[in-house]
Amino acid sequence: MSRPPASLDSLRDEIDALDDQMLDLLMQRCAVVDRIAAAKQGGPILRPGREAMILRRLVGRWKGSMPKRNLVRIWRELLSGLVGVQGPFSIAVWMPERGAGYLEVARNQYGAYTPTSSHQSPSQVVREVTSGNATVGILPLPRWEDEAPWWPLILSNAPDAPHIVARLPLTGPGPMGIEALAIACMTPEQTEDDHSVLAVETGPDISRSAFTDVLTTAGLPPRAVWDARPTADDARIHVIEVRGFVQPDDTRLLALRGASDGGGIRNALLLGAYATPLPADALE
Ligand SMILES: O=C(O)C(=O)C[C@]1(C(=O)O)C=C[C@@H](O)C=C1
Repeated sequence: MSRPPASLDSLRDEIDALDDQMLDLLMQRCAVVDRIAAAKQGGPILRPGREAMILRRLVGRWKGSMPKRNLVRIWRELLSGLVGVQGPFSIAVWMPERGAGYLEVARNQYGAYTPTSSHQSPSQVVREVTSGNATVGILPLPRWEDEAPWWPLILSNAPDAPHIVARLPLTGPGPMGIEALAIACMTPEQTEDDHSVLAVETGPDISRSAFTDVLTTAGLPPRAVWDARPTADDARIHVIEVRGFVQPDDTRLLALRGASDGGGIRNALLLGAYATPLPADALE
């Protein structure tokens, strides 16, 4: 075999020096996270909103020849590793059958080495999170055709109840088209571009247009209605997605609860919020 030209050797020396510098910077970054962990004083180790903002900023800044998706993968592994050093961190993933794709989505977001358990039913995933066995649960987006929807299990006003905190993949639907929601026992965090998910209880017979009108008047026009189910006491709960960030005690939610529209709306709860995944053109 012929020896590589000298210029290649010198380029590789350059790479080695850069790798050393990058490693030194990574070690500095880890040390800052150690200080953040100490400053948190028991606050949540996982900050999904902060992570999304970091990634949006870096993707916007990136000019290298490596695709932006690879950059996101590198940082996802870094951020997940740095959640793990702050405290117990594990993931419960919905896996209806092998190869369903949710495990890959979970690992791409939360790292290859984060302890992960898989569960056949979505309700098991919710239970793992509610009981504290898992920090994050990975679940399918609610669909009208679901036989046993998981979202009724997270209907709660308690700040430390499970909430939707992320929509995955952050880089938009992957090759299998899989999208998932992440839940965790924490209040969702606002970023500069979010969507929120609400559970709105109505009487049994509200029309689609009356429902949309009342939500729009309250300042929460629905972007999508993901699901709606009758409840035991002659009501109906609708799961809607809205643009923007809704606080648990948001005045628009309070307005909705107090809406006098002829008995339409009975209650409205925040199921969670997520940073809007990066649009395809942001990743080009
Ligand atoms: O900012 C924090 O709260 C951190 O813990 C630091 C950090 C990071 O490495 O930048 C790590 C984990 C969090 O999910 C978000 C960000």
